[in-house]
Amino acid sequence: MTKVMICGDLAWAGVEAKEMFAGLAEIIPMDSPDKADFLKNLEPGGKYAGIVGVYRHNISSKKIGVFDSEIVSSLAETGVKWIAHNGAGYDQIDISACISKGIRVSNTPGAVDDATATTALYLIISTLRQFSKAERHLRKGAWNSGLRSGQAFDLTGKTLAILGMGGIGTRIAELVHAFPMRVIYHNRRPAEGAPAWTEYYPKERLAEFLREADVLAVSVPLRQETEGLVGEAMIRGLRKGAIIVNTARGKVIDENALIRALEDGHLGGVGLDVYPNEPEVNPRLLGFDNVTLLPHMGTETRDSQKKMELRALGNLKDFLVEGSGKDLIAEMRLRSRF
Ligand SMILES: O=C(O)C(=O)CO
Repeated sequence: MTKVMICGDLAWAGVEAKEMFAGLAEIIPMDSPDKADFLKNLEPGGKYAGIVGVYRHNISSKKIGVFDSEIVSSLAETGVKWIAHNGAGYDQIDISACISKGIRVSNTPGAVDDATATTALYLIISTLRQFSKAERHLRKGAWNSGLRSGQAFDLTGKTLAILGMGGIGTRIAELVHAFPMRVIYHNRRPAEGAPAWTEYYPKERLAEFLREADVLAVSVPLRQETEGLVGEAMIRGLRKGAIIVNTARGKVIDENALIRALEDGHLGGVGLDVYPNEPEVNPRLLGFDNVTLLPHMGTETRDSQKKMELRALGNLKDFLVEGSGKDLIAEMRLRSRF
């Protein structure tokens, strides 16, 4: 029988997974304690030999590491043709290696939008209103001493600049419309799904886009060309006192430039859910009062995790039944050989 692997958590859709693949494929759980054991078991005679598809969750990297070129080569060797990644961001998979080995990759767009956008909204509210700082005061018994209303701001009427208007950016725009905030966005191209009340700023108007922002929400995927995209120039292009929130990936921001701008007061605050070397958090960030920090909670809700699991499993099943999952990643949609 055809074999597929569950590599990482399947916390909420285990029952559905059994039903979805009943009579279609045998599900092999990845239970290797480390990368060496994983690679060994992909070899002929090993317990993973002959799998054709993989459901992957980032949590598997704690045991076997990211899907680097070595792992991708071994997967290809045993016959894997599809990796159904659970998550919007697939920076833990070597996509060039997958392309050269003929393995297609899908992600879970849409399923992550609401929870991640809600996280961005929380970071915007907490940072503008100083709620995280206020809670830290209360917890140390200082009530509201040292908290001055002159350092807190309403969202209503402020300009939110969204860098990257994909599904998550669009959902952020919808959520902040309730206040309402003015929403502007920058993408390579105007986004098809952008709400009517948002304004598109092309590359030629990037300086204006930054200057007008009270809040910059970072929502671009991590790729070679977006690593360090929010660097010194972009940060200094924001007006003094602006805030940045990031729910995308830590490496999209130049962390040293960000910290310098907090130190010299150019930035009024920062809200972060993601960091360059998770789970490490730069200790210098912990020293700022005007910074709200979360430990990558973007999609950590039962509802969204289940949606994501089902979406990833759906891609794997569609690959088996129809030859292709629906959420093939952008890099592969554009390539004719896929
Ligand atoms: O979907 C993703 O890429 C995530 O980071 C999940 O939190």
